[in-house]
Amino acid sequence: MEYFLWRVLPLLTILVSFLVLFYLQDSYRAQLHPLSKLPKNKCSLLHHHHFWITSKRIVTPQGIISGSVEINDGRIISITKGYGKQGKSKHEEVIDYGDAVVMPGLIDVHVHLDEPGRTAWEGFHTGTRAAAAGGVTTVVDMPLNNHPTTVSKETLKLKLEAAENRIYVDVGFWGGLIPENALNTSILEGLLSAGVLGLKSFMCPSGISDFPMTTIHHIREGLSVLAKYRRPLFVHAEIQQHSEKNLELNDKGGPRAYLTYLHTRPPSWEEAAIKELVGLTKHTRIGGPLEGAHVHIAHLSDSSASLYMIKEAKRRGDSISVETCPHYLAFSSEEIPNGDTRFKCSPPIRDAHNRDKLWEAVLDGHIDLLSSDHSPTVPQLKLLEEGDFLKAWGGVSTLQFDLPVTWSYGKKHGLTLEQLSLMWSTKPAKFAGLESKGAIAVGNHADIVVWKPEVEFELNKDYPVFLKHPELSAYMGRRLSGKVLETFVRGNLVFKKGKHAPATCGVAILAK
Ligand SMILES: NC(=O)NC(NC(N)=O)C(=O)[O-]
Ligand SMILES: [Zn+2]
Ligand SMILES: [Zn+2]
Repeated sequence: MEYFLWRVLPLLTILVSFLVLFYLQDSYRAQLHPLSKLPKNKCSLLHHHHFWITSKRIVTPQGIISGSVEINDGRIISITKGYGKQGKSKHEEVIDYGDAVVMPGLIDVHVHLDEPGRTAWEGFHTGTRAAAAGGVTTVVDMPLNNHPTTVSKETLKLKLEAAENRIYVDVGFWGGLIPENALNTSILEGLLSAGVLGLKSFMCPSGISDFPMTTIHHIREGLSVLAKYRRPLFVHAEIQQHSEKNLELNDKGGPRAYLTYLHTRPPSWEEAAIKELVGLTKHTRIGGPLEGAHVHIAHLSDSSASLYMIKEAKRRGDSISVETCPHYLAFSSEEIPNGDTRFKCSPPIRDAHNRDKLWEAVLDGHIDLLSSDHSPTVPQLKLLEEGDFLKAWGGVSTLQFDLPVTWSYGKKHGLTLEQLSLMWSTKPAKFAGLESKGAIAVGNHADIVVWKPEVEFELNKDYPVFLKHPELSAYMGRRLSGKVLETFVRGNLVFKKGKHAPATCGVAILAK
């Protein structure tokens, strides 16, 4: 008995306290990341929590350096200059990437994952698998094309349930601003309090019946609520214009001619919307009635009058930003084949002159950021066989190719790696309010893409595409440069050499 009291009991007590501590620590973690209830380590192809990455080309906010990045428990804890010169103890791993580029993972703030309700179109699983394979470490999901649309805290809950344990990268959510909730601010406040990063609205029909368009009056109501939360409004800025000229042109080449479609959505649609929006954003200036609100123009296609109005508004101090998408930078209307509806989107892809002016605006910083507007559907609705541009679903499928497409077309225009990472990571993180993301910097999440800009490949049917409908992507058949080797999400190696980790460890990002 004495032996038990003095020898065994103390040991037992120590053992039990260890077990209790271990359990507590685990449940604390589970609270932090509600979507990460998963078998430990399986979401990373690497067994280390503490490791170094070394490379001759690391893109940091201070420029491209040759050096090492130290990662511990998902965060970047140090950055040292000098390739291969990290302070490592013998139990820790150093991954040597040589001259491959180490860059912050891409943040794609405009993605339609279409779940719940339209998983035949895409879904969280395939969409985020494709993102991981493309070096995209965070996506922000749109509130429409999923069913029901994300326009209340209850419908946001459905999104979160659908995403649980099924996302390979981190996912944030936009809420929808529609007439119904714009006129009932308690619904909007509920949605914002539940954690959407901001709101999205359409100034023309969205093509989805439970996502009706908003007028400038609804938008003003929305902005006054958003101002309190200091979160942005994302706007599909086109207002339908009726003109005789457009109707006439429609008939010329028939519905299989791309120009027929192009003429139905002239730049005047974008101009009209942006004109109304800048009439409101003047109130977002310091001291104005909408101070704290911010307007972000989705997928700008028109590089003339629309862009000019945005530049002027910024110059005057309005809180406004603008994005464009890879398809407006890669393609031009002249080259779109008859009947090839993979290129149909709204606003439409315009001529080569317009595209070159968009590139200028990207390079001189007048366009703030890039996003894919990945908006897939099912082949039946894309009408590839009929090739009817007027009836086909509008939307280009891009997500997995954000990086190689921007790089392949951008390098011809003089795009640098620093600009690429500014437009695809740093600026999107700031816009969406993702504080620990968007740059390789001490304290940030270790969200990293490792890639080789010089490696070329052909996007043919042998290429591993993880999107649900690879054949719908307008990039299939193209030769691209920029091969993604590996992708880290918060220090987890989620993709390597064409393979994904066996489990998912993406988390839902909710605004507080
Ligand atoms: N309902 C949609 O997804 N529409 C999208 N369609 C495009 N861009 O053609 C969009 O973002 O406007
Ligand atoms: Zn849109
Ligand atoms: Zn969209």
